[in-house]
Amino acid sequence: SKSDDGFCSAPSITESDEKTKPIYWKVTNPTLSPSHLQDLPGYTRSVYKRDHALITPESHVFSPLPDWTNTLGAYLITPAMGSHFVMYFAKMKEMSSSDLPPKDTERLVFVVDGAVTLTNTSSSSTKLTVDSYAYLPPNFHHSLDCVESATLVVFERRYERLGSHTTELIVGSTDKKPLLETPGEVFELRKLLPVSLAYDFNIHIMDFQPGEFLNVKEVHYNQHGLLLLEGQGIYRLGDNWYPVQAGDVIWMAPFVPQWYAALGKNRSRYLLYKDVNRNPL
Ligand SMILES: NC(=O)N[C@@H](O)C(=O)O
Ligand SMILES: [Mn+2]
Repeated sequence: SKSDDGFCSAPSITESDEKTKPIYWKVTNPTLSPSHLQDLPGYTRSVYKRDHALITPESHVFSPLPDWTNTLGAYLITPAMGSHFVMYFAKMKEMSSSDLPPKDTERLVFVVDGAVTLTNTSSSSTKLTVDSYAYLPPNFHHSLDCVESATLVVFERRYERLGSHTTELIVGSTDKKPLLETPGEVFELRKLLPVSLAYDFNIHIMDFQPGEFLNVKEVHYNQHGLLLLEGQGIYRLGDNWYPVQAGDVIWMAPFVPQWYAALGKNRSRYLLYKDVNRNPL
């Protein structure tokens, strides 16, 4: 569309549109590249390097998730990249259901769109709607069932035992988690899992207002799988600076220099996998 100043620009979602959409709507309805780039042969914002990757929605490749029913999966991060976890989108269609992860493997599911019902052997079933999540310990029998449709982001990892500690079923929603202290930083932080030693990873939910950015240009032994849930900004990874927006996924290998600045009219919120509580040796 032509704006009155003559610049060619993609029709943007207006402020009011933004407000009427459900939370995280843009993850499953991303603003793809401006129309004049969308059909440009071979154009993508995706990048894969030794210590980081940016996977943008136009690059997703879905295929039936083996052993799940009526579900398409797009693997975003796997050990083939050097990670010790997998991160994938599970697009559940009507009357779909999950399968168990491999033996000794823990699972975290976060509902980005729609709703699923979590059933496990002992307790009654729990409905998970958008912004809700569940942590399933290794070898914990459960089923995720969907009547209409749902999009989940799923993390799975072979559980790394520590002494006699054990993890337990966790069900919650982001909006009910308290904000944690972030000394020296301005972003708002929630953690979806307990910080106790039994848990070998956590999921951070981080909120930045436009113009806010990470104070520390981090380099650390932990690895990350990131999903930008809302907003847009610039992610620095190593020597590269990437414009990013809701729907983008980032793999960060250990020690990759990392930094984020939020831009635009709306807050940025991202979901971040981070391994914790285990000796890197
Ligand atoms: N990249 C990034 O946000 N990292 C931090 O949140 C962290 O806790 O490692
Ligand atoms: Mn980090």
